[in-house]
Amino acid sequence: MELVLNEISKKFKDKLAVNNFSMTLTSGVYGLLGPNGSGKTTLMRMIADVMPETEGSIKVDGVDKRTMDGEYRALLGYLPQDIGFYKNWSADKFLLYVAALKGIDKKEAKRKIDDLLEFVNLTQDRKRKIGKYSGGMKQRLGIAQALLGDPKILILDEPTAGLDPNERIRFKNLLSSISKDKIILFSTHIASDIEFIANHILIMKEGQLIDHGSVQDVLGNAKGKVWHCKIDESQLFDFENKFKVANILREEDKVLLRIISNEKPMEDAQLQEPNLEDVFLHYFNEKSNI
Ligand SMILES: Nc1ncnc2c1ncn2[C@@H]1O[C@H](COP(=O)(O)OP(=O)(O)OP(=O)(O)O)[C@@H](O)[C@H]1O
Repeated sequence: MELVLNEISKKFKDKLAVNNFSMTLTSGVYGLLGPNGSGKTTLMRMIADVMPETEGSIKVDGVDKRTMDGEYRALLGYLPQDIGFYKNWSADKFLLYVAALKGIDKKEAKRKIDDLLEFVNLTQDRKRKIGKYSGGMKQRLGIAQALLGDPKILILDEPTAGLDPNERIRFKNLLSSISKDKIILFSTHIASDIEFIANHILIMKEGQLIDHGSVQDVLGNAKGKVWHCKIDESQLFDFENKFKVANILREEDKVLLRIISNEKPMEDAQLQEPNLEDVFLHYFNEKSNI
């Protein structure tokens, strides 16, 4: 399947939240990386068909979603950033409700819900009130509801928010195991999540797609720009003012800086292999929120 985003834009009064975004997605896990306010949620809401685009088109295998009606929705699973749960409902009741909204037959839904709860590791807690769930459990329930109906396009807005390291690993494995014949697009402002989970990276800044490719491709763009510099403590202030400093490590009487710079910052600076944190800093002049 091919999902084509063709020059899509979204304007809120005079704010251009998404600006002429084009991309072709085929099966795999796509990580959408950008700082707060870069337009990730707006883009995902248009793909999830909960918000119309101001300009451009979204096509599945050449067919415009506007002409597909319910057929497009049937292809979709969507986890919004601020999914609302009824606190007094159990996971079971919630998933049955979502299944009914998606028009899934009740018997089929029950079978599917059993599988999904097992898949997201919530079988033991299926009868508990959602209000008593941890953040990670709610997130996994959110993913389960998005997967109901076996969608071919899965849109997950900040699915790793509030997950602890173990839950992150489980989430990564979960996505890898279902990504074979699906297009999965998830957003985050945490660079390490992307490096860990996605096979394709889309970098968004001020509504625009500014870079995309495999992790290696994107890392390649910061190659030759990441340096280690050993300086005296007294030079730290100057260096912090002059350069983008990704990391500061104090070593006995010296300070080791990781610097992102097109030019060699000092005579004996050592070139380093870039990581995605460096790329984030290179593009956004700020660190990603780990
Ligand atoms: N309904 C709206 N009305 C007006 N402006 C909006 C609306 N929704 C989003 N915006 C603006 O559009 C820009 C992009 O917002 P968006 O929520 O898409 O970014 P984001 O990258 O998802 O950020 P975050 O990570 O904080 O969710 C922001 O400047 C935001 O204030």
